[in-house]
Amino acid sequence: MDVSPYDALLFVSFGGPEKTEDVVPFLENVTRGRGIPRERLVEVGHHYFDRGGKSPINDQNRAFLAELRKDLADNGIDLPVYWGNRNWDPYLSDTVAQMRADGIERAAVFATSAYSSYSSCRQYRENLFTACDATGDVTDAPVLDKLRHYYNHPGFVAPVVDGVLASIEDLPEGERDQARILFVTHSIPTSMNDNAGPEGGAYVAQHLDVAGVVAEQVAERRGVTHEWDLVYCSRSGAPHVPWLEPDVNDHLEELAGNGVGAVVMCPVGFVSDHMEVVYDLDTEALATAEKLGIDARRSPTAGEDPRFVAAVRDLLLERAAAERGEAAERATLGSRGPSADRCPVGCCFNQRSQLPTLAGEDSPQYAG
Ligand SMILES: CC1=C(CCC(=O)O)c2cc3nc(cc4[nH]c(cc5[nH]c(cc1n2)c(C)c5CCC(=O)O)c(CCC(=O)O)c4C)C(CCC(=O)O)=C3C
Ligand SMILES: [Fe+2]
Repeated sequence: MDVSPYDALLFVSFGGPEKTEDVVPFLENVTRGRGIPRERLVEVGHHYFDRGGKSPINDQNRAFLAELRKDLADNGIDLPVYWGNRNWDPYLSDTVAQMRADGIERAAVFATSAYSSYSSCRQYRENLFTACDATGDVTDAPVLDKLRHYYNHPGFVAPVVDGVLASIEDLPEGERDQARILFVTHSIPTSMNDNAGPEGGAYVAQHLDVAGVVAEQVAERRGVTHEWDLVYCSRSGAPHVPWLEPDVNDHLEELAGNGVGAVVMCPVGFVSDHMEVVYDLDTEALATAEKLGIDARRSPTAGEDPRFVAAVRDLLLERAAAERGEAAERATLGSRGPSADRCPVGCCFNQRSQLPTLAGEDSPQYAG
């Protein structure tokens, strides 16, 4: 398998605390300069403290990495896989320092975030720049090519569909066919969605597109059409700043008022069952549903499903071929087609943070 021009794969994630003492410094890393109200931080701190200070995300990434290394080896790809986080150990800058020491020249970058927006894409690209800058000259750091968005890759969609089907089957028989599917993702400020992607609005548009695909496949497989909505969780920020709505809990109330008795919550905005999923959905939203008398299930994320792991290999091979100037097959579902390999200038722009980025058209690593 030809993976040239790459001599490494860099796996980038959010990071999370592993023990009680980590929680406050982790939250400081995440929220530095972002104007998050103190009450919100205390509240989110509790989600972690209540679970011994440990987020599930790092163990999920370790498990994914083990499967990914196995998948690559099984398919004859001999490529070192590095792991760096934006907000916790192993920190991205330490990982890039190691890559420099190992003589890595060019790496494909896979981020555990599938959609466009400042928080879910551009901020990752800022952090790539900072990590290269903090460890020497950006232009002699490994060239970092972020793999395209994969929310619409068949290997991401397939396990999500299976998960929704399994959750529907788990409902009492008399309720299954009426079950409403709530696709859930992280809320972001509406202004952040307005600037998401090259033309704006991409965060919501991508979610709506993939939700439609999942709903359609579920309907095909069951022979029953389920109504669905896109809803949001984990709202943060100051109360006067508008964020995407409806919140999943508010929406459950509205559905209960309309006589909806069964719901499947599909966390399509997330790639693993991390804290947003186990707290905001499994703890909070399921309790809301129970209080309202709605029978609810939360369907699994793609996690370490072998089809999702294989999607990373597919994206790597696709991009390697494209960078070699060969025709590359780009698997997608839905109506939006593949996102650009290199983010256009100004993609996911954020007024409040104008740090330099890598992996876009204007990356200093692509100059000349
Ligand atoms: C779009 C999006 C994703 C999905 C894409 C992706 O995965 O990247 C995501 C993922 C995650 N968010 C996470 C944790 C946190 N996010 C916060 C704050 C914020 N998230 C935002 C957006 C997103 N976040 C935004 C606009 C803020 C406001 C502050 C700011 O403008 O940056 C805060 C601070 C407290 C609070 O404000 O709630 C925490 C602790 C964890 C780790 C979970 C774990 O530990 O298992 C993960 C995977
Ligand atoms: Fe977040």
